[in-house]
Amino acid sequence: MDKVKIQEVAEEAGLSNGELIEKAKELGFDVKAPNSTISMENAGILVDYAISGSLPKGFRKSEEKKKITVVKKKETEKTEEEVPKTESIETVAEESSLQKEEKTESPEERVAESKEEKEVPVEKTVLKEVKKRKGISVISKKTEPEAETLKAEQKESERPKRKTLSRSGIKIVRKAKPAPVRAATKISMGEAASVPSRKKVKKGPAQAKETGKKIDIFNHDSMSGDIDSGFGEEEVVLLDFSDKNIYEEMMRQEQKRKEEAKKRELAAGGPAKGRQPFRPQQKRSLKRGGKRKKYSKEESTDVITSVEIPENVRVYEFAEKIGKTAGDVIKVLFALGMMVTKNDFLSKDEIEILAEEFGVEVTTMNPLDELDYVQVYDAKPNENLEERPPVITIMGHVDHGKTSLLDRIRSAKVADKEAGGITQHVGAYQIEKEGKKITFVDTPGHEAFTEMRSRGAQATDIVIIVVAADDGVMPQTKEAIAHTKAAGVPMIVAINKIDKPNANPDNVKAQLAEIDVMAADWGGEYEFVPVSAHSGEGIDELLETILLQAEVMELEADPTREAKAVVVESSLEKGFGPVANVIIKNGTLHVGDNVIVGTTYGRIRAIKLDDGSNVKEIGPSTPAAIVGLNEVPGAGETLVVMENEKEARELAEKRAEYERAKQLSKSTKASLEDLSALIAEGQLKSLPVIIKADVQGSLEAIKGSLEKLRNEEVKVNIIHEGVGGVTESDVTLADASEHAVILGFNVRPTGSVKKKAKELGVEIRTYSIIYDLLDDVKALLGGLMSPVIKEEVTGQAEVRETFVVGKVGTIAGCKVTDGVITRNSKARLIRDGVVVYESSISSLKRFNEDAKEVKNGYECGIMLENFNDIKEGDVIETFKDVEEQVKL
Ligand SMILES: Nc1nc2c(ncn2[C@@H]2O[C@H](COP(=O)(O)OP(=O)(O)OP(=O)(O)O)[C@@H](O)[C@H]2O)c(=O)[nH]1
Repeated sequence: MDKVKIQEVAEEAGLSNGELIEKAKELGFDVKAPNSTISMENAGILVDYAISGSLPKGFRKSEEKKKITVVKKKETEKTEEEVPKTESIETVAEESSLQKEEKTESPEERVAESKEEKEVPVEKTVLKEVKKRKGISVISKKTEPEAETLKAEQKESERPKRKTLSRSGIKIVRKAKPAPVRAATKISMGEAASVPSRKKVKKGPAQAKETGKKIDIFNHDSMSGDIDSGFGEEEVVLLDFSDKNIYEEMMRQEQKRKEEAKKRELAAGGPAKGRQPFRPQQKRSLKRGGKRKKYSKEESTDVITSVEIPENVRVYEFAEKIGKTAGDVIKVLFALGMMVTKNDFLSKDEIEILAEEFGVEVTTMNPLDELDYVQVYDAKPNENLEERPPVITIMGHVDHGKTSLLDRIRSAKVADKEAGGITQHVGAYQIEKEGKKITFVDTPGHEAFTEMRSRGAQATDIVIIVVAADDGVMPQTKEAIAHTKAAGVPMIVAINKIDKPNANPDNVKAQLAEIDVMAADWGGEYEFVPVSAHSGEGIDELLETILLQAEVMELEADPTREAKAVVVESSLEKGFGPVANVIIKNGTLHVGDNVIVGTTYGRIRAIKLDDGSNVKEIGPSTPAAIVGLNEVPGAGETLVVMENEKEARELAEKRAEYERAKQLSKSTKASLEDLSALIAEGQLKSLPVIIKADVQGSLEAIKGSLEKLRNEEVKVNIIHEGVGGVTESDVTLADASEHAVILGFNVRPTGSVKKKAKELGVEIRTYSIIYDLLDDVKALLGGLMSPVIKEEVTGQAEVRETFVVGKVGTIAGCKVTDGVITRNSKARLIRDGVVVYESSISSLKRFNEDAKEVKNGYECGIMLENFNDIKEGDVIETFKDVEEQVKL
């Protein structure tokens, strides 16, 4: 029998022992002290009563209770008349519970008994059904059809004693196979209780041992179990839903009951704070004999199967998210050859591996999202959209005429001014055609400027691919097309230099068709315009095509908004500080605006147009150089105007901090592969260089090209790089590292820097043409490589006759046929074209006189060191080893 101590109930219900004992006494329960026990059912009733003052319908306190041993049919019917049907069920049920209590039977005991006696105690099942109100719909679904059959069976059997509580929504039915020994046909609880064959529950050791077992004070679980077993046995209690919707009715009653309880509580001065009415539905459990209740069944054993993590997550953060320790994660990565510490950031690949390893579905999100000012800007609506000029990027292979074309378009001589005739950084210009503005961005064609071209394509509305009609499709043409397609930008092909006699526009078309760029007049989707930057032919058509394309694209922007711009180039200019070449994407930028650009910020001090003029503001698609940033921003970054300086600075600083942390983490991480590579690099000779360039784009280009200059023996080691002139600290740094060279591109060292470099013996090399810089570095690297020993033939002599001289040996009488034969030089004997012996010339004589050397056409006597087997017709060849410096 499951019993529970008063003190446990008090603890569970949040009441004092005394309070509860008093209430228990009021109900007539036999309790005296906190350790007195009561049945589980009574505990439920007691707590309800103690907290809300409510008693189950039909519950009679103390003396009344004892009378209810048998519920007669009459009484049942009477109750049904008085109260709604569901309540009558409750009454029956709860009365039965009291009755059972008297018999000190626990549900479990009864189950045991029922199994033993092959009898289902009807009253118990009814109780369970009532108590399990919430589960009714489920049960009914399962049992309804069978109930129908069983009902029919019941009719057939017409057992007079069986009562069908159809009005209460409960039917007691019996299967066709009756068990004569059973008193299971008793339909009321009273009858069931009075069944003589029913054994009293034996309080055996099995029950006693149950102390400490987790039990449900209201026995929900055991009830459902009983229903199942009962169903498989002789008798079942089924809810009859055919008469009416009992479930709804029950819910209504339950609701009503709650409301009443609430009213009572309010009348009694409101519910105790934090106290919840002790309801059977609350599914609480007490641990018998234990101090505290444990919701052990509800203990979460959930395994994390999917997580959302930031794109840049540290090892320990990832571990936390997936419910593992950092050690677990490190172990897995280590096993895969990746050495990380718990503070390291995980790469995308690593996250992927870990997700698979731990069987977790990982969704990544960018932590920079919250610092993403561009997203915030874009989220705000543009309310006054207006047409804006198209931004055009001209791209193509080196020397195909991009600058000349642009020059022709804007009728200025830009190409002439460029060092070496090569465009070295992005320039952006605006022109006007038939009252419409067009913004052009010129990108360099040299292979080193890949980054810049890709940026150009991204900042652009339309790309013009220039292909020289006399040269055709070249590597950078293909690369530019790839960038354009990747950026999803419309493309127009300008076939340039059609004025040239060897121009072959059709060849260009054919070559482009091969790489899926089909001309519109050939049935493709791309406009091809033949032009000549020299003669100006086709330029108008090109501009018209651009405007037409722009019109189709319906390019718009809101000039009334705060500005958003893209940085196409940036540099550090003397007297100005950091300068960014931008193109306004949306809104209007004013002098005085506070801006953020990636990790830099500032207040716009000046806006310079492409013609050098200063303006106060610029609108959409306008290119300009802006001054006022705190640092040189990265090319390709987006500029956005912020509310005030503080906001801009804080955001930029946060972003910078994040980047720094990321960078730092990366530098501490090395995979095993990296480590072995690093060890191998110890064998590698490197040329330490410091690169200083005028603009970011050139710096990137030089860096990229220098990194490629390596073989298995030598490489360039860029120890420092930066935009701006060579400084004294650059010189100091170069001095600190052995053999370091400073490479300046479009920058010149000033007096003091020059002096310091001279003092310290640091070499500063400056260039204005990227090819020259690369050639020089190649040569320097060549100097680091081990020289190759090459053999140089110095002379050949033909053996005409031989003389054998006693102890001296064989002397070969020769005629020098090529070069010079020198004494002591290395020599080999060649017979019939095959080298017979290799040694050196031990004696060289001319007319019996020792000679130092004998020139071509002269005769001489030669003796070979340690070799006498010389024959007429042999050839003696002399040679020397020459060290040759290898070039990269
Ligand atoms: N005959 C002829 N020559 C041209 C034409 N366009 C350009 N050129 C010549 O081709 C050479 C290269 O022209 P650029 O305009 O500097 O070429 P680019 O593509 O801008 O070259 P990078 O700036 O190095 O990327 C120059 O000598 C030009 O004079 C043209 O239409 N006809």
